[in-house]
Amino acid sequence: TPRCTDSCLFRSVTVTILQASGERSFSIDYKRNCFLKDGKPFQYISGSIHYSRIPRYYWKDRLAKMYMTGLNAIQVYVPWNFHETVQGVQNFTGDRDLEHFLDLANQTGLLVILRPGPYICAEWEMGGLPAWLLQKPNIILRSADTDYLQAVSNWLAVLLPKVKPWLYVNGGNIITVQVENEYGSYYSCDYNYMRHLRTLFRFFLGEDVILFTTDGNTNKEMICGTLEGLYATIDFGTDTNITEAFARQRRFEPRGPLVNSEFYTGWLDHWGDQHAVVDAQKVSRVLGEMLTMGANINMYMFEGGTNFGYWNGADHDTRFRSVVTSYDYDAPLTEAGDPTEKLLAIRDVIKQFREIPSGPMPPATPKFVYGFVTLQKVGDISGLLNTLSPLGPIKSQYPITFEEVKQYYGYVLYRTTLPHNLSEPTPLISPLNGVHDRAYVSVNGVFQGLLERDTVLVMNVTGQQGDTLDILVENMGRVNFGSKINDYKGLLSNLILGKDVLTDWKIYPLDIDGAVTGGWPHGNSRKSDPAPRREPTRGPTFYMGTLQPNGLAWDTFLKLNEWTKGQVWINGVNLGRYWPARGPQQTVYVPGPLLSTTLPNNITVLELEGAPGHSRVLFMDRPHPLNFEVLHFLHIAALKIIISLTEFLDGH
Ligand SMILES: CCCCNC(=S)N1C[C@H](O)[C@@H](O)[C@@H](O)[C@H]1CO
Repeated sequence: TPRCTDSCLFRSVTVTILQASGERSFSIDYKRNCFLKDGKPFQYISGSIHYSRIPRYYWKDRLAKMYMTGLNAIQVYVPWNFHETVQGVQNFTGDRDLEHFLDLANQTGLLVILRPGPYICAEWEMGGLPAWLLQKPNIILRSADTDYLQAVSNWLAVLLPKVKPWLYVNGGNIITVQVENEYGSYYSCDYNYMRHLRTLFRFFLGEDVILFTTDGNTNKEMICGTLEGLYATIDFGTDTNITEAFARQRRFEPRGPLVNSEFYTGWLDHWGDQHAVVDAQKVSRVLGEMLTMGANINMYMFEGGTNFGYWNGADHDTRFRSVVTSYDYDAPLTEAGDPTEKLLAIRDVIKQFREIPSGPMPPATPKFVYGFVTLQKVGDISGLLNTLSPLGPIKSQYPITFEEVKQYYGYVLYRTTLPHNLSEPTPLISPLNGVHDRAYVSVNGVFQGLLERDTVLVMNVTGQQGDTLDILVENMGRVNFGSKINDYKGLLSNLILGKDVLTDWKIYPLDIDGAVTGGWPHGNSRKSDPAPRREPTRGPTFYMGTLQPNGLAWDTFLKLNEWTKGQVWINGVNLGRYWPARGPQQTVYVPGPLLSTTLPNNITVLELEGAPGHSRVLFMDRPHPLNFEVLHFLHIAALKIIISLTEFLDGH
């Protein structure tokens, strides 16, 4: 039984009695084409929520809002790489405490549809697979590749025994478990792989849980993704003929419940896209039609959350496209967990099919305009290598990858010297498109431009023979869907400068997160530039600042107006990437509980391309791009009112 407290001990006794009396069960009725919960017909109305995209202190808030919408279940991915970031070290604490999340869902009255992968897609870095799998150069991911299967077996041997006590039949709230994820959309179509997974899931979870698959709405996907003994479900969005889609599921499951495992309430954004939106009325109408057919529905996403740190994934169809930091997904609950009109429309539909919990919908969490903070320049990366790469460089005649230097996320600096005098601008080329994913090029610390995977394969460089050539390479997130998920990062092939192949590299893994969580650059010893010059900077540069406490720790949104692209940390927490120059996302969500109400809040920014001379950032109370100057005016006006009120009150 799950972690036992007194009430839990009582429950486990009760469960044992119920089990003995055969009352606690979750199964499929192939005659009445439905699920049975404790022997009674059951239709789940579920929503996807990813604990890995929400800070732990907000889990209960989001779950409560989903329950008050009338959902009776949630659908949850388990990202393997979130828990086993380092091979052989499994972490289930803090924001990774899966069992606490399951317990909160249970306490809230929500059943769980668990999707432990091992691959999950989800616009998550490498689809949830750990990057250390790429240590084997030709590993065939998501196949019967022996090294891949060994790693999968080791991982599931840790995860699934944790999950088993939480199965509904064992007193928990997990009603069904998905094997793999849309396997039919992958090229390998390896039935031995799926059979191996089926054996592992059955071995660790027993015979009493429903194992299922989910695949896209095409014959090819359903053929390669389904397997005997795993209940076949389908996924599709609002622009689908639902009769045809469920007829396709019926070809693979002639009897049993209709299930749409991912009914898309919105869609994902890549950097450079228009923000994706899906009409709320269309979502609620199609939801009603499917529920009327008696289908079981999971809405993907119900609460999207955030790709904190480096956890965003990417897609590679015609070209590499990195997913943005916000996983708002235009979902019924916003990235910050605020109920939307779409949620209310969905609740009105659900009301027609089941009783909605009485009581008010929990409100949006409070948001605060903390206003402007002026940052100070700390310095550019080339001058900070002792701090950021304390073990020094790896030397190599030709460039080697992130994976070969055993740094999987973030940034690596590649350094060499110019082989000749470049009196004329000279092309620096990546002939094999080997920059994965963006490279920021400086000579003697002076930024000269960038290269970008698939889109910018040449740029011009000038300098003198022997000058230092620094190339900072950024991992923008590994591909999470399709055949390119074995997505190595760094300089994957040689760079050509003019006619010369560049050689004799010093390669610096940059442990920025280790330095920042250790207090850098805010430590007492650290002084920012003595005379903070208000001039724009170009190239990879660190900034620091302090948001003074004001007794509040409310949500806020960080707007870096006129900044270009980079990474931001607050109080040592990596909030993710910003790229207002490309959009569509214009602000970075800052969960309130990250902030201190009494101590100065340390802000650290790595700007990769160009920072404005004012080096100011703004903490707003909403994510949408508002006119910066209007806000500046409002901010100053508000401060003046507060000052004059204070003076007035002091005077009396
Ligand atoms: C742009 C290609 C998107 C491929 N992913 C698809 S179809 N999806 C299905 C996948 O199972 C889910 O994890 C999500 O990744 C979802 C999109 O949000």
